[in-house]
Amino acid sequence: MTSNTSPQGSDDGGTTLPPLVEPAAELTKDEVARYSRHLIIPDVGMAGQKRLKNAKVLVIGAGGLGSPALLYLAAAGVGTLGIVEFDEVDESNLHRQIIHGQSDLGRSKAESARDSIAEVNPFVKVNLHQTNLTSDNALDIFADYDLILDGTDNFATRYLVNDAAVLQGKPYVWGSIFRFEGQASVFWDAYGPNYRDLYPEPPPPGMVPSCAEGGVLGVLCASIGSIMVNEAIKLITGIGETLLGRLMIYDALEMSYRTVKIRKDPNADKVTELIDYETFCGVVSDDAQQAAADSTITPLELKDKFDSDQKFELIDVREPHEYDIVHIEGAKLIPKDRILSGEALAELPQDRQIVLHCKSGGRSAEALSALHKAGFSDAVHVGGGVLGWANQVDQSLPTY
Ligand SMILES: Nc1ncnc2c1ncn2[C@@H]1O[C@H](COP(=O)(O)OP(=O)(O)OP(=O)(O)O)[C@@H](O)[C@H]1O
Repeated sequence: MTSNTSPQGSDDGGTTLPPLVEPAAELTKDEVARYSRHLIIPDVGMAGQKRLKNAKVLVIGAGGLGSPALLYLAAAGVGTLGIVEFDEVDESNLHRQIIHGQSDLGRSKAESARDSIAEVNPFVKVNLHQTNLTSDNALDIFADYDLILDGTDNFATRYLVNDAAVLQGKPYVWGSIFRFEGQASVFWDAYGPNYRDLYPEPPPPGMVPSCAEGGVLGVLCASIGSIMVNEAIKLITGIGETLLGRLMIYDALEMSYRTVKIRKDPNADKVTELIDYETFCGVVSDDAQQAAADSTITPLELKDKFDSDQKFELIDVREPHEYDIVHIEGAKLIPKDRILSGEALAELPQDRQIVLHCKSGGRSAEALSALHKAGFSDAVHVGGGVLGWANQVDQSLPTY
Protein backbone atom coordinates (compact mmCIF):
# COMPACT_ATOMS: atom_id res chain seq x y z
CA MET A 1 0.00 0.00 0.00
CA THR A 2 1.33 3.45 -0.72
CA SER A 3 1.57 6.36 1.65
CA ASN A 4 -0.78 9.06 2.85
CA THR A 5 0.73 12.18 1.23
CA SER A 6 3.81 13.35 -0.65
CA PRO A 7 6.20 14.46 2.06
CA GLN A 8 8.41 17.47 1.40
CA GLY A 9 11.85 18.24 2.72
CA SER A 10 15.54 17.96 2.17
CA ASP A 11 17.95 15.39 3.44
CA ASP A 12 20.73 16.30 5.78
CA GLY A 13 22.06 12.98 6.89
CA GLY A 14 21.14 10.03 9.06
CA THR A 15 21.21 9.34 12.76
CA THR A 16 23.81 7.30 14.61
CA LEU A 17 22.37 5.56 17.65
CA PRO A 18 23.76 3.50 20.54
CA PRO A 19 23.47 -0.30 20.13
CA LEU A 20 20.00 -1.49 21.06
CA VAL A 21 21.03 -4.91 22.39
CA GLU A 22 23.80 -6.16 24.69
CA PRO A 23 26.03 -8.91 23.23
CA ALA A 24 25.28 -12.58 24.00
CA ALA A 25 27.92 -14.28 26.16
CA GLU A 26 29.39 -16.32 23.30
CA LEU A 27 29.03 -17.74 19.81
CA THR A 28 29.36 -21.50 19.41
CA LYS A 29 31.87 -23.04 16.98
CA ASP A 30 29.03 -23.69 14.49
CA GLU A 31 27.81 -20.13 14.80
CA VAL A 32 31.31 -18.76 14.15
CA ALA A 33 31.47 -20.88 10.98
CA ARG A 34 27.99 -19.81 9.85
CA TYR A 35 28.48 -16.08 10.41
CA SER A 36 32.15 -15.91 9.36
CA ARG A 37 31.51 -13.45 6.50
CA HIS A 38 29.84 -11.10 8.98
CA LEU A 39 32.54 -11.59 11.60
CA ILE A 40 35.30 -10.45 9.30
CA ILE A 41 33.57 -7.11 8.65
CA PRO A 42 35.28 -4.92 11.27
CA ASP A 43 32.11 -2.90 12.00
CA VAL A 44 30.15 -6.06 12.81
CA GLY A 45 32.81 -8.37 14.31
CA MET A 46 32.21 -10.68 17.27
CA ALA A 47 30.51 -7.96 19.32
CA GLY A 48 28.01 -7.13 16.57
CA GLN A 49 27.19 -10.77 15.82
CA LYS A 50 26.70 -11.47 19.55
CA ARG A 51 24.30 -8.53 19.71
CA LEU A 52 22.34 -10.02 16.78
CA LYS A 53 22.24 -13.36 18.61
CA ASN A 54 20.81 -11.69 21.71
CA ALA A 55 18.26 -9.63 19.74
CA LYS A 56 14.52 -10.27 19.83
CA VAL A 57 12.74 -8.87 16.76
CA LEU A 58 8.98 -8.94 16.25
CA VAL A 59 7.78 -8.95 12.63
CA ILE A 60 4.14 -8.00 12.03
CA GLY A 61 2.83 -9.77 8.92
CA ALA A 62 4.46 -12.64 7.02
CA GLY A 63 3.37 -11.20 3.66
CA GLY A 64 5.11 -9.17 0.95
CA LEU A 65 7.56 -7.28 3.19
CA GLY A 66 7.55 -9.74 6.09
CA SER A 67 8.68 -12.64 3.86
CA PRO A 68 12.09 -11.26 2.79
CA ALA A 69 12.50 -9.51 6.13
CA LEU A 70 12.05 -12.73 8.13
CA LEU A 71 14.36 -14.71 5.85
CA TYR A 72 17.17 -12.14 6.04
CA LEU A 73 16.76 -11.50 9.76
CA ALA A 74 17.03 -15.26 10.30
CA ALA A 75 20.00 -15.64 7.95
CA ALA A 76 21.76 -12.73 9.68
CA GLY A 77 21.57 -14.58 13.00
CA VAL A 78 18.93 -12.62 14.92
CA GLY A 79 18.45 -14.99 17.85
CA THR A 80 14.71 -14.65 18.44
CA LEU A 81 12.05 -13.82 15.87
CA GLY A 82 8.37 -13.28 16.66
CA ILE A 83 5.79 -13.48 13.88
CA VAL A 84 2.33 -11.92 14.20
CA GLU A 85 0.10 -13.19 11.41
CA PHE A 86 -3.47 -14.50 11.25
CA ASP A 87 -3.81 -15.27 7.54
CA GLU A 88 -3.36 -18.31 5.32
CA VAL A 89 -1.25 -18.64 2.17
CA ASP A 90 -3.18 -17.81 -1.00
CA GLU A 91 -2.08 -18.42 -4.58
CA SER A 92 -1.98 -14.65 -5.27
CA ASN A 93 0.62 -14.28 -2.49
CA LEU A 94 3.25 -16.48 -4.15
CA HIS A 95 4.63 -13.98 -6.68
CA ARG A 96 6.12 -11.96 -3.83
CA GLN A 97 5.77 -13.74 -0.46
CA ILE A 98 8.83 -15.87 -1.02
CA ILE A 99 8.92 -17.38 2.46
CA HIS A 100 5.91 -19.50 1.33
CA GLY A 101 5.81 -22.05 -1.49
CA GLN A 102 3.38 -24.06 -3.57
CA SER A 103 3.00 -26.78 -0.94
CA ASP A 104 2.07 -24.12 1.65
CA LEU A 105 -1.15 -23.06 -0.12
CA GLY A 106 -3.95 -22.94 2.44
CA ARG A 107 -1.53 -23.31 5.38
CA SER A 108 -1.13 -20.80 8.18
CA LYS A 109 1.36 -18.17 7.00
CA ALA A 110 2.93 -18.07 10.47
CA GLU A 111 3.61 -21.83 10.46
CA SER A 112 4.82 -21.81 6.87
CA ALA A 113 7.22 -18.93 7.70
CA ARG A 114 8.49 -20.77 10.78
CA ASP A 115 9.29 -23.85 8.69
CA SER A 116 11.17 -21.82 6.06
CA ILE A 117 13.18 -20.05 8.78
CA ALA A 118 14.18 -23.42 10.25
CA GLU A 119 15.62 -24.32 6.82
CA VAL A 120 17.51 -21.05 6.53
CA ASN A 121 18.89 -20.99 10.06
CA PRO A 122 18.05 -23.62 12.68
CA PHE A 123 19.76 -21.55 15.40
CA VAL A 124 16.91 -19.03 15.40
CA LYS A 125 14.15 -19.34 17.99
CA VAL A 126 10.75 -18.52 16.46
CA ASN A 127 7.69 -17.45 18.48
CA LEU A 128 4.36 -17.60 16.67
CA HIS A 129 1.55 -15.16 17.49
CA GLN A 130 -1.20 -16.50 15.25
CA THR A 131 -3.59 -13.65 15.74
CA ASN A 132 -4.66 -10.30 14.38
CA LEU A 133 -2.61 -7.58 16.09
CA THR A 134 -5.15 -5.36 17.88
CA SER A 135 -5.26 -2.71 20.60
CA ASP A 136 -6.11 -5.49 23.05
CA ASN A 137 -3.03 -7.64 22.48
CA ALA A 138 -0.34 -5.34 21.02
CA LEU A 139 1.28 -4.21 24.29
CA ASP A 140 1.47 -7.77 25.66
CA ILE A 141 2.99 -9.09 22.45
CA PHE A 142 5.47 -6.19 22.05
CA ALA A 143 6.69 -6.51 25.65
CA ASP A 144 8.96 -9.48 24.86
CA TYR A 145 10.83 -7.84 21.96
CA ASP A 146 13.59 -5.24 21.48
CA LEU A 147 12.58 -4.05 18.03
CA ILE A 148 9.43 -4.11 15.91
CA LEU A 149 9.40 -4.46 12.11
CA ASP A 150 6.09 -3.69 10.44
CA GLY A 151 5.41 -5.61 7.24
CA THR A 152 1.67 -4.99 7.12
CA ASP A 153 -0.41 -3.36 4.46
CA ASN A 154 -3.06 -1.27 6.19
CA PHE A 155 -3.18 2.08 7.94
CA ALA A 156 -5.05 0.88 11.04
CA THR A 157 -2.25 -1.58 11.88
CA ARG A 158 0.48 0.98 11.11
CA TYR A 159 -0.92 3.54 13.58
CA LEU A 160 -1.43 0.75 16.13
CA VAL A 161 2.16 -0.49 15.74
CA ASN A 162 3.46 3.06 16.00
CA ASP A 163 1.49 3.91 19.12
CA ALA A 164 2.33 0.64 20.90
CA ALA A 165 6.03 1.15 20.06
CA VAL A 166 5.89 4.75 21.36
CA LEU A 167 4.22 3.62 24.61
CA GLN A 168 6.92 0.99 25.15
CA GLY A 169 9.81 3.24 24.05
CA LYS A 170 10.81 0.80 21.30
CA PRO A 171 12.18 1.45 17.81
CA TYR A 172 10.05 0.52 14.87
CA VAL A 173 11.18 -0.17 11.29
CA TRP A 174 8.51 0.64 8.73
CA GLY A 175 8.14 0.04 5.00
CA SER A 176 5.45 0.38 2.38
CA ILE A 177 5.08 -0.71 -1.23
CA PHE A 178 2.74 0.04 -4.10
CA ARG A 179 3.21 -0.91 -7.75
CA PHE A 180 6.80 0.26 -8.48
CA GLU A 181 7.35 2.56 -5.50
CA GLY A 182 8.58 1.73 -2.02
CA GLN A 183 9.23 3.72 1.12
CA ALA A 184 11.06 2.91 4.34
CA SER A 185 11.96 4.63 7.59
CA VAL A 186 12.82 4.08 11.24
CA PHE A 187 10.70 5.57 14.00
CA TRP A 188 11.84 5.80 17.62
CA ASP A 189 10.07 8.37 19.72
CA ALA A 190 12.78 8.37 22.39
CA TYR A 191 15.39 9.57 19.85
CA GLY A 192 13.43 11.18 17.01
CA PRO A 193 10.18 11.27 15.08
CA ASN A 194 7.45 8.65 15.13
CA TYR A 195 5.06 7.69 12.32
CA ARG A 196 2.55 10.35 13.41
CA ASP A 197 5.17 13.08 12.84
CA LEU A 198 5.34 11.95 9.21
CA TYR A 199 1.65 11.19 8.74
CA PRO A 200 -0.42 12.91 11.46
CA GLU A 201 -3.70 11.81 9.87
CA PRO A 202 -4.66 8.68 7.95
CA PRO A 203 -5.79 9.30 4.36
CA PRO A 204 -9.56 9.53 3.77
CA PRO A 205 -11.11 6.06 3.39
CA GLY A 206 -10.93 4.77 -0.17
CA MET A 207 -8.40 7.42 -1.31
CA VAL A 208 -5.29 5.20 -1.18
CA PRO A 209 -5.66 1.88 -2.99
CA SER A 210 -4.21 -1.22 -1.36
CA CYS A 211 -1.82 -3.57 -3.19
CA ALA A 212 -4.81 -5.92 -3.61
CA GLU A 213 -6.54 -3.11 -5.55
CA GLY A 214 -3.58 -1.47 -7.25
CA GLY A 215 -1.03 -4.27 -7.56
CA VAL A 216 2.64 -4.48 -6.62
CA LEU A 217 5.77 -5.60 -8.42
CA GLY A 218 6.81 -8.74 -6.55
CA VAL A 219 10.53 -8.00 -6.48
CA LEU A 220 9.89 -4.58 -4.90
CA CYS A 221 9.11 -6.46 -1.67
CA ALA A 222 12.68 -7.82 -1.66
CA SER A 223 14.15 -4.35 -2.29
CA ILE A 224 12.24 -2.67 0.54
CA GLY A 225 12.19 -5.71 2.87
CA SER A 226 15.97 -6.01 2.72
CA ILE A 227 16.40 -2.27 3.39
CA MET A 228 14.22 -2.73 6.47
CA VAL A 229 16.44 -5.58 7.67
CA ASN A 230 19.52 -3.44 7.04
CA GLU A 231 18.01 -0.80 9.33
CA ALA A 232 17.21 -3.43 11.97
CA ILE A 233 20.79 -4.71 11.91
CA LYS A 234 22.18 -1.18 12.32
CA LEU A 235 19.82 -0.49 15.22
CA ILE A 236 20.71 -3.74 17.00
CA THR A 237 24.47 -3.35 16.58
CA GLY A 238 24.73 0.46 16.73
CA ILE A 239 26.69 0.74 13.48
CA GLY A 240 26.21 3.19 10.61
CA GLU A 241 23.53 5.83 10.21
CA THR A 242 19.91 4.77 10.43
CA LEU A 243 16.87 6.13 8.62
CA LEU A 244 15.58 7.62 11.90
CA GLY A 245 14.39 11.11 10.96
CA ARG A 246 14.53 10.33 7.24
CA LEU A 247 12.08 8.85 4.77
CA MET A 248 13.57 6.84 1.92
CA ILE A 249 11.56 6.83 -1.31
CA TYR A 250 12.53 4.30 -3.98
CA ASP A 251 11.30 4.20 -7.58
CA ALA A 252 11.96 0.86 -9.24
CA LEU A 253 10.87 2.04 -12.70
CA GLU A 254 13.26 5.02 -12.79
CA MET A 255 15.79 3.13 -10.65
CA SER A 256 16.20 6.11 -8.36
CA TYR A 257 15.87 6.83 -4.68
CA ARG A 258 15.90 9.89 -2.49
CA THR A 259 15.60 10.59 1.20
CA VAL A 260 13.72 13.45 2.80
CA LYS A 261 14.00 14.77 6.32
CA ILE A 262 11.21 13.96 8.80
CA ARG A 263 10.91 16.49 11.62
CA LYS A 264 9.46 15.81 15.04
CA ASP A 265 6.36 17.94 15.49
CA PRO A 266 6.75 19.71 18.87
CA ASN A 267 3.00 20.47 18.95
CA ALA A 268 1.80 16.93 18.15
CA ASP A 269 -0.49 15.28 20.70
CA LYS A 270 1.39 12.78 22.85
CA VAL A 271 0.43 9.12 22.46
CA THR A 272 -0.97 8.14 25.87
CA GLU A 273 -3.05 5.05 25.09
CA LEU A 274 -4.11 2.72 22.30
CA ILE A 275 -7.37 3.60 20.54
CA ASP A 276 -9.82 1.99 18.11
CA TYR A 277 -7.69 2.18 14.94
CA GLU A 278 -10.34 0.86 12.54
CA THR A 279 -12.54 3.80 13.50
CA PHE A 280 -9.60 6.25 13.50
CA CYS A 281 -8.71 5.21 9.96
CA GLY A 282 -12.37 4.99 8.92
CA VAL A 283 -11.65 1.77 7.02
CA VAL A 284 -14.85 2.44 5.08
CA SER A 285 -16.21 6.00 5.36
CA ASP A 286 -19.30 6.61 7.49
CA ASP A 287 -21.23 7.67 4.38
CA ALA A 288 -20.32 4.45 2.56
CA GLN A 289 -21.21 2.32 5.59
CA GLN A 290 -24.55 4.05 5.87
CA ALA A 291 -25.29 3.71 2.15
CA ALA A 292 -24.35 0.01 2.19
CA ALA A 293 -26.30 -0.74 5.38
CA ASP A 294 -29.71 -1.01 3.64
CA SER A 295 -28.60 -1.41 0.04
CA THR A 296 -26.33 -4.45 -0.21
CA ILE A 297 -27.24 -7.56 -2.16
CA THR A 298 -25.35 -10.87 -2.18
CA PRO A 299 -23.82 -12.42 -5.30
CA LEU A 300 -26.61 -15.02 -5.19
CA GLU A 301 -29.24 -12.25 -5.13
CA LEU A 302 -27.54 -10.73 -8.18
CA LYS A 303 -27.82 -14.10 -9.91
CA ASP A 304 -31.57 -14.16 -9.04
CA LYS A 305 -31.91 -10.76 -10.72
CA PHE A 306 -30.31 -12.11 -13.89
CA ASP A 307 -32.41 -15.30 -13.78
CA SER A 308 -35.71 -13.44 -13.22
CA ASP A 309 -35.14 -11.09 -16.15
CA GLN A 310 -35.43 -8.02 -13.90
CA LYS A 311 -34.55 -4.75 -15.59
CA PHE A 312 -31.34 -3.41 -14.01
CA GLU A 313 -27.96 -1.97 -15.01
CA LEU A 314 -24.88 -3.68 -13.59
CA ILE A 315 -21.95 -1.26 -13.26
CA ASP A 316 -18.43 -2.43 -12.49
CA VAL A 317 -16.61 0.44 -10.71
CA ARG A 318 -13.10 -1.07 -10.86
CA GLU A 319 -10.29 0.02 -13.20
CA PRO A 320 -10.08 -1.12 -16.86
CA HIS A 321 -7.09 -3.44 -16.26
CA GLU A 322 -9.01 -5.20 -13.48
CA TYR A 323 -11.99 -5.61 -15.82
CA ASP A 324 -9.61 -7.27 -18.31
CA ILE A 325 -8.58 -9.84 -15.68
CA VAL A 326 -12.12 -10.91 -14.87
CA HIS A 327 -15.61 -9.43 -15.18
CA ILE A 328 -19.22 -10.43 -14.82
CA GLU A 329 -20.91 -10.92 -18.19
CA GLY A 330 -23.10 -7.92 -18.95
CA ALA A 331 -21.41 -5.51 -16.52
CA LYS A 332 -20.60 -2.03 -17.83
CA LEU A 333 -17.28 -0.54 -16.71
CA ILE A 334 -17.41 2.90 -15.08
CA PRO A 335 -14.43 3.43 -12.72
CA LYS A 336 -15.32 4.68 -9.25
CA ASP A 337 -13.56 8.04 -9.59
CA ARG A 338 -15.77 8.98 -12.57
CA ILE A 339 -18.83 8.38 -10.39
CA LEU A 340 -17.41 10.21 -7.36
CA SER A 341 -16.50 13.25 -9.50
CA GLY A 342 -20.02 13.30 -10.95
CA GLU A 343 -18.63 13.01 -14.49
CA ALA A 344 -20.32 9.68 -15.24
CA LEU A 345 -23.74 10.42 -13.75
CA ALA A 346 -25.21 11.45 -17.10
CA GLU A 347 -24.33 8.02 -18.54
CA LEU A 348 -26.48 6.21 -15.96
CA PRO A 349 -29.98 5.11 -16.98
CA GLN A 350 -32.90 6.62 -15.04
CA ASP A 351 -35.44 3.94 -15.95
CA ARG A 352 -33.98 0.97 -14.12
CA GLN A 353 -32.22 0.03 -10.91
CA ILE A 354 -28.45 0.52 -10.78
CA VAL A 355 -26.44 -2.34 -9.27
CA LEU A 356 -22.78 -1.56 -8.53
CA HIS A 357 -19.94 -3.94 -7.87
CA CYS A 358 -16.15 -3.81 -7.49
CA LYS A 359 -13.54 -6.39 -6.44
CA SER A 360 -14.82 -7.10 -2.94
CA GLY A 361 -17.28 -4.36 -1.97
CA GLY A 362 -15.29 -1.39 -0.59
CA ARG A 363 -15.13 0.82 -3.67
CA SER A 364 -18.68 0.02 -4.74
CA ALA A 365 -19.92 1.12 -1.28
CA GLU A 366 -18.18 4.51 -1.77
CA ALA A 367 -19.72 4.88 -5.24
CA LEU A 368 -23.12 3.80 -3.90
CA SER A 369 -23.08 6.62 -1.36
CA ALA A 370 -22.41 9.11 -4.20
CA LEU A 371 -25.28 7.65 -6.26
CA HIS A 372 -27.74 7.86 -3.36
CA LYS A 373 -26.79 11.52 -2.90
CA ALA A 374 -27.28 12.13 -6.63
CA GLY A 375 -30.87 10.84 -6.41
CA PHE A 376 -30.45 7.19 -7.48
CA SER A 377 -32.17 6.15 -4.26
CA ASP A 378 -32.88 2.52 -5.21
CA ALA A 379 -29.27 1.79 -6.26
CA VAL A 380 -27.63 -1.17 -4.51
CA HIS A 381 -24.18 -2.76 -4.48
CA VAL A 382 -22.96 -6.34 -4.39
CA GLY A 383 -21.28 -7.28 -1.10
CA GLY A 384 -18.17 -9.37 -1.85
CA GLY A 385 -17.96 -7.99 -5.41
CA VAL A 386 -16.63 -9.96 -8.35
CA LEU A 387 -14.65 -12.19 -5.99
CA GLY A 388 -17.89 -13.18 -4.25
CA TRP A 389 -19.46 -13.82 -7.66
CA ALA A 390 -16.50 -16.02 -8.69
CA ASN A 391 -16.62 -17.96 -5.42
CA GLN A 392 -20.37 -18.37 -5.04
CA VAL A 393 -21.88 -18.23 -8.51
CA ASP A 394 -19.42 -18.86 -11.34
CA GLN A 395 -16.45 -20.90 -10.14
CA SER A 396 -15.02 -21.05 -13.65
CA LEU A 397 -13.91 -17.41 -13.31
CA PRO A 398 -10.38 -16.59 -12.07
CA THR A 399 -9.83 -14.59 -8.89
CA TYR A 400 -7.07 -12.08 -8.26
N1 LIG B 1 -3.27 -6.44 12.20
C1 LIG B 1 -2.59 -7.44 11.64
N2 LIG B 1 -2.16 -8.47 12.40
C2 LIG B 1 -1.46 -9.50 11.88
N3 LIG B 1 -1.14 -9.59 10.57
C3 LIG B 1 -1.56 -8.59 9.77
C4 LIG B 1 -2.29 -7.47 10.25
N4 LIG B 1 -2.57 -6.66 9.21
C5 LIG B 1 -2.03 -7.23 8.11
N5 LIG B 1 -1.42 -8.39 8.44
C6 LIG B 1 -0.73 -9.32 7.53
O1 LIG B 1 0.30 -8.58 6.87
C7 LIG B 1 0.54 -9.19 5.60
C8 LIG B 1 0.69 -8.09 4.57
O2 LIG B 1 1.07 -8.70 3.37
P1 LIG B 1 0.75 -8.11 1.94
O3 LIG B 1 0.86 -6.63 1.99
O4 LIG B 1 1.64 -8.79 0.96
O5 LIG B 1 -0.79 -8.43 1.68
P2 LIG B 1 -1.73 -9.76 1.71
O6 LIG B 1 -2.85 -9.43 2.64
O7 LIG B 1 -0.96 -11.00 1.96
O8 LIG B 1 -2.22 -9.85 0.22
P3 LIG B 1 -3.35 -9.11 -0.61
O9 LIG B 1 -3.46 -7.74 -0.01
O10 LIG B 1 -2.84 -9.13 -2.01
O11 LIG B 1 -4.59 -9.92 -0.42
C9 LIG B 1 -0.60 -10.14 5.30
O12 LIG B 1 -0.13 -11.47 5.38
C10 LIG B 1 -1.62 -9.84 6.41
O13 LIG B 1 -2.34 -10.99 6.82
